[in-house]
Amino acid sequence: MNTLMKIQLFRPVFRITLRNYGKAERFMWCQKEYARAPKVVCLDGNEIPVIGLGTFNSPKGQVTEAVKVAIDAGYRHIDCAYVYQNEDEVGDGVEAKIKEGVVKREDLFITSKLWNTFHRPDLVKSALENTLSSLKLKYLDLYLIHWPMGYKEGCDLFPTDKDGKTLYSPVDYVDTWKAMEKLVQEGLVKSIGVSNFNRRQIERVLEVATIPPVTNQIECHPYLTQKKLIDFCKSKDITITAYSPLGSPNRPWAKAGDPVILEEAKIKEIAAKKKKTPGQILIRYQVQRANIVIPKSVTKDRIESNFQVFDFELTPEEIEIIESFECNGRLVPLLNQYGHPHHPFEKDEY
Ligand SMILES: NC(=O)C1=CN([C@@H]2O[C@H](COP(=O)(O)OP(=O)(O)OC[C@H]3O[C@@H](n4cnc5c(N)ncnc54)[C@H](OP(=O)(O)O)[C@@H]3O)[C@@H](O)[C@H]2O)C=CC1
Ligand SMILES: O=C1CO[C@H](CO)[C@@H](O)[C@@H]1O
Repeated sequence: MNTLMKIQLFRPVFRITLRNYGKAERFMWCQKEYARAPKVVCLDGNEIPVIGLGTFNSPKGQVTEAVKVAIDAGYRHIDCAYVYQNEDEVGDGVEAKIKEGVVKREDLFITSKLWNTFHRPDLVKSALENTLSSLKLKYLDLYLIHWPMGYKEGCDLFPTDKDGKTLYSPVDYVDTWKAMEKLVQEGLVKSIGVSNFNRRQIERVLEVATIPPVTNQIECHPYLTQKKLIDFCKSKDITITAYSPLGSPNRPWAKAGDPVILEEAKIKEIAAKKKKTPGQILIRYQVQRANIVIPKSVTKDRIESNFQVFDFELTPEEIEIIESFECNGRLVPLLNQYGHPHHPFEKDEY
């Protein structure tokens, strides 16, 4: 029997069961009057709000306020990771809004990610417990394996040898996956998923999984539209969470002269025609593909405007222009980890 993908909207409470994303897209386009903050309902029944706030590179001194602004603006989904080293401060923002009575814990969808140095099955639970303690939460809504590649266990987040080469762990991510499943069984996380996994790696996880991943969080923007991987994930009822949807313009490893999707003239033209910002165009593009999308900002007006993408739609012609930027342009390639047996991008096409 085909499993079904469902979309639910915040208000009015309204549920629809859909057989495919194509219908989901059409549904989301036409429900203008209350298309404010849709949620994707996953295979395991949990609902993921379509837009989440990214927190990578969000400075400790700014991210608490960013989280508070986001919750006030209507965000109910925050994307975190141990490796971002700011989960304490993200947790402060969440805690403040719960204390103020603006939201209840159960209204929020909080994701975090298991870092590569904790892949060994006996380390998975304590890694999660550290994250929970920083975020000041009793459970996560979603916990992801951040990368399929394990790094040498220890205190260093990026362990290297004397020549600067990353030190690997021999752990196989399918064994990590079995440890992730236990976290669901223990009630510490509601859903589990993967990030940066390629098709073959997902197939291997599905072979052993009692609980299949609900999402694959992957880099996705017009330079890297990820059509093949997305089609594959959809065929397995795995949702897509699009990271770096704005092209991560301030990523620490960006080089002078790298193309900037937010600055592309054709994107700016579409934005001007729609009376929207280029950021809103890029976020709406993901929403119309029925992808979950997690733009990062610590700037109040951007946090707010990035969420205002449910009152317009992109035409098929505009989508075609946006997709004409496809150039397999990966911005988070982890080139210095080539040679790792589980590197997702080195050998496999997708
Ligand atoms: N699973 C994984 O391996 C990865 C996951 N992620 C997740 O995805 C999130 C988003 O990706 P990220 O790489 O941060 O990049 P994004 O594509 O979200 O871009 C964020 C950057 O764009 C700026 N910005 C935000 N909104 C606008 C706007 N409307 N107009 C112009 N500039 C804007 C931000 O600046 P400012 O903050 O100053 O406003 C920031 O510098 C991450 O924060 C993280 O949570 C990201 C990378 C890898
Ligand atoms: O989420 C991410 C952001 O940056 C990290 C590096 O510091 C990446 O490894 C990771 O994918």
